[in-house]
Amino acid sequence: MNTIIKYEHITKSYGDHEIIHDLELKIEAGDFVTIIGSSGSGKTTVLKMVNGLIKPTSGHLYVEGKDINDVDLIDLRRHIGYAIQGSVLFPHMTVEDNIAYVPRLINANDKEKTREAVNRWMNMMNLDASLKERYPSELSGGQQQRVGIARALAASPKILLMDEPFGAVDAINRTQLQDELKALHKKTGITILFVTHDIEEAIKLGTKVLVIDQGRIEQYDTPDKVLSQPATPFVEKLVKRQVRCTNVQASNCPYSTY
Ligand SMILES: Nc1ncnc2c1ncn2[C@@H]1O[C@H](COP(=O)(O)OP(=O)(O)OP(=O)(O)O)[C@@H](O)[C@H]1O
Repeated sequence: MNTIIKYEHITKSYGDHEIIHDLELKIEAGDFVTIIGSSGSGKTTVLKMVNGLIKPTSGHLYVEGKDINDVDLIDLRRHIGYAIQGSVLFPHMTVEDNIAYVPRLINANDKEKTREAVNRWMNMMNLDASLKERYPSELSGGQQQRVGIARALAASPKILLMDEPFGAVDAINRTQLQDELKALHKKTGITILFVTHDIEEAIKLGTKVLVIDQGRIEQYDTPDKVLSQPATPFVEKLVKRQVRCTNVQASNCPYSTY
C-alpha cells in the first residue's frame, strides 16, 4: 500500500469553533475517494487542506510523504488538479488556452508537450477538437464542465480534487460525466478526492467512501461495506434514506429495492 495523502491529528477552528476534530486518515495512491456528509460537516474543508487552500489549525498534512508546511504551495497547486462546481473557466480565453494554462507554465519551453496534453485530455473528456477555438460562453454547461476537468488534468497531476463538480449539470449530462470520470480513473490510476451531496454518486464512483459528520469521520470504507455494514447510526440513516443499491449485488445490500 502506498499512502499518497496523510492527515495526522488535524483540527480546524474558526475563532473558538472547532469544525474538524482530530482527523486521522490515510489515502492510498490510486483510490477514488468520495466524500459525503451533511451540509456543513467539513467536506470542503477536508478537500481544500490537500492543496493548502485551507490551513489546519493544528496537526500535519502530508502529500507524497512531504509535510505541506514545508513545500511551495504554488508549486504544489500546479501539480494537484482542482475542479469545482459550475464553470470556473477563464471567460476571455479559448478552450485550448484554458486547458493549456498550467501545462504552459510547467512546460514553458516545450510547446509540443503542451499541445499533446491539450489533445490528450480533450480526447479523454470526449471534447471534439473543433471546440478548441471556442470561448466558454459558446459551450453548453456539460461541455464547460468537461473543459474544467480537462484543464484540471492537463498538467498530469497525481491527485485530482473535485468539489461537487457535477452539481450544476442536468441529470443526463451528470450520468455521462460520472461514467467518463470513472473510466478515466480506471485508465489513469490517478488519486481522486470527490466531494458530493449525493450518496448514490458517492457509491457509484468511489473505490472508498469517506462519510463525515460534524467534523468527524463516521466511516471510511469500500462502497460495498458502507452499504452492507454501516459503521454508525449516521451512516445507516444516510444509506437507508437515499441509496437504491444500483451497483452492488442485491444480496449485499440491506436496503435494496430489487
Ligand atoms: N471562513 C470560515 N469562517 C467561519 N466558518 C467557516 C468558514 N469556512 C467554513 N466554515 C464553517 O465550517 C464548517 C464546515 O464547512 P465546509 O465548507 O467544510 O462544509 P461542507 O461539508 O463542505 O458543507 P456543504 O456541504 O454545505 O458545502 C461549516 O460549519 C462552515 O460554516
